[in-house]
Amino acid sequence: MGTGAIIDGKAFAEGLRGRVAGAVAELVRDRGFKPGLAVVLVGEDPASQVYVRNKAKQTVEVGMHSVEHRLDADTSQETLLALIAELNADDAVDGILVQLPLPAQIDSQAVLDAIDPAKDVDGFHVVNAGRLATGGAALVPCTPLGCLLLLKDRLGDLSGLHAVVVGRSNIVGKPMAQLLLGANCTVTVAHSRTRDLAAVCRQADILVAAVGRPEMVRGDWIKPGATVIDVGINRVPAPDKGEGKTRLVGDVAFAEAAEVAGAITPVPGGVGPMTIAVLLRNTVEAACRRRGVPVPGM
Ligand SMILES: Nc1nc2c(c(=O)[nH]1)N[C@@H](CN(C=O)c1ccc(C(=O)N[C@@H](CCC(=O)O)C(=O)O)cc1)CN2
Repeated sequence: MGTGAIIDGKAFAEGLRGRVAGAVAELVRDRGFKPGLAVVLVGEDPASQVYVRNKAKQTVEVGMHSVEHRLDADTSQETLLALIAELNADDAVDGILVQLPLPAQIDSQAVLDAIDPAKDVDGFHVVNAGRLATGGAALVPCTPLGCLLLLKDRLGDLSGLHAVVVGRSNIVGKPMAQLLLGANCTVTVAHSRTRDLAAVCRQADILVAAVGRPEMVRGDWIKPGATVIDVGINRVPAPDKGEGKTRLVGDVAFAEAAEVAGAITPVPGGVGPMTIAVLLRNTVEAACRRRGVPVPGM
């Protein structure tokens, strides 16, 4: 088997942001409103600071209204809930995103469930999770929806394909499985306690790795020709680059896997950039649905 095709998430995300910008311009021109996104960061986690900065920057670049709230690491749950209540009541805000992870003193699910489900552009509210599971009109978590868009772009119709999702988090694994089921795949959800995980993965036509363990999925876990989507973003030491240097790797051992797979997402430049592009798309969708306006094609 030769080297698999590289799925360029960065390029796809750029195209999606262009289509979102077009949709925003159309809404401003024809409907007289500008979608707005509020992003809330609690604490100083360096990676979260970069993601929040990029979210605000890209929100403005596609022509939307951007609101940023940065709170101290020792912020109480009560203070955060009061801010969420304000944003729920603010008509200029169509989407609310609280950057995860949150500091230990805060109950994350309580905060996510305080967001108005109509403004829950992360799709983490239990109402949106329930709608996704039952085929309703949900706002869908950005990373798994980004993976689905990449898969459909690559494979077209996914009907009847066996998809194995490694990971069962509420944020990626479970919604990913629901989306693949909705696309008529046969879905297996595997995880760190699955017996003979390698053999389960080898059955996959589509393999989605979302376990958060650097390079756990090896080349010989992959069925020849399979499409591999690597959701992991792990920073690991890179002594070859110099003392104290690091590099990003996924949950899949990329070089080995690319030898066997039909197509594979790289890290960086695969799934990661899709997360923010889909967030912008979800914000347009939320803005239109709140006003009873048809959602422009994106
Ligand atoms: N409320 C949320 N919190 C978090 C989410 C989320 O969807 N909602 N996801 C992640 C972080 N995240 C966005 O918030 C995110 C992760 C990665 C990327 C990305 O573009 N990654 C690049 C590499 C970036 C780097 O150099 O570090 C890539 O993979 O190419 C964007 C957004 C957790 N929190």
